[in-house]
Amino acid sequence: MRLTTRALCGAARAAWRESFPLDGRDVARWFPGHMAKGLKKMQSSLKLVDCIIEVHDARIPLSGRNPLFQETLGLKPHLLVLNKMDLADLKEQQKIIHHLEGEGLKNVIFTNCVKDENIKQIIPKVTELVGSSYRYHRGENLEYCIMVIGVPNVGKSSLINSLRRQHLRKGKATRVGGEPGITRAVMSRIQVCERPLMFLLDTPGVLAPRIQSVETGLKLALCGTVLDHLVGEETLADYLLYTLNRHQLLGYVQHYSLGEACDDIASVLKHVAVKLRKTQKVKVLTGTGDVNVVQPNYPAAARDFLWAFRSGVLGPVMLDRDLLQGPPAVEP
Ligand SMILES: Nc1nc2c(ncn2[C@@H]2O[C@H](COP(=O)(O)OP(=O)(O)OP(=O)(O)O)[C@@H](O)[C@H]2O)c(=O)[nH]1
Repeated sequence: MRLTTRALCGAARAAWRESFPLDGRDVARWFPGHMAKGLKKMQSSLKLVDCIIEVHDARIPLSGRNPLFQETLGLKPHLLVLNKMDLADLKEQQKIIHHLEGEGLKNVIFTNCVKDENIKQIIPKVTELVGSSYRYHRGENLEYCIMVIGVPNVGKSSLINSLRRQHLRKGKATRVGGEPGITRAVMSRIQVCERPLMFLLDTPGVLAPRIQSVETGLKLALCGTVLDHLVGEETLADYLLYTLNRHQLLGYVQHYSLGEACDDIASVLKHVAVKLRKTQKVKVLTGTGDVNVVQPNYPAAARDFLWAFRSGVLGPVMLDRDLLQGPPAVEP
């Protein structure tokens, strides 16, 4: 029997949390300062670059971008690619575009690099942007050199591979991975198109040195831009549960056969662990000595919950939904 959303919300709704408490100092720990080095390297390669493609996660179109990109690389033509559109709830796409325009971001393309969706729009857009700008170092040289930037794990390398598949019928040129930090250094040029002759520079993901708020930090972590253990799998799973309930995205109830929605992460993870047979033996000290007790493996259950969310099994999500309700930001 399929349960309706109304039935699933049921009694649990009254108990749903209004906020997610976390100390701002915790967030500062998740984002290491070494990333400034990557940004410096990018700046030094900038002379060779005609245009910048900034890749960001379509589930957080209005938050989590690195403001240093704008400050340090901002003089070049800029295209914002909002990737992982297959995982994002884009019912309010026009509103998103309107908000981004308010911030001065007029060139935006939504993509899915796994299925190569909308990838063919990118090169014509780049040539249009470069054509209307002054290529002072290129003269009559007809090749294009584009730098791909973004916070970690948003799909920069996947975009390059996808462009190569679409325009050159060639496979992977750059490593892709499910964890942040796969691309380590500003790399050599990778050809992505023959006509026009276009090369892309892949770069390591660079987070902002100071994240705007705890909530932005948690959204970035949920999207996989920070290694999970830095936040703590169970904390992150709890924020996921809090978000899904607030957005009434209750696919997890059916996915884990929970019966009804619940806002208590310990109960949810216990259920997940038992369902998936993820248990562990723990030694407990009793009056008669140590006894082995079988307990739910909470970290393993949390990892499964996060995996289900990130792979799209729990349905598409718009993590910036609250920000879309306010007025668009005004261009600085
Ligand atoms: N669902 C989905 N997954 C994607 C998409 N694009 C990339 N991915 C996945 O996201 C993960 C990260 O992709 P990468 O291309 O390595 O990301 P990156 O930005 O180069 O990562 P860093 O090198 O760590 O900065 C991989 O598991 C990809 O398969 C997409 O459009 N949709």
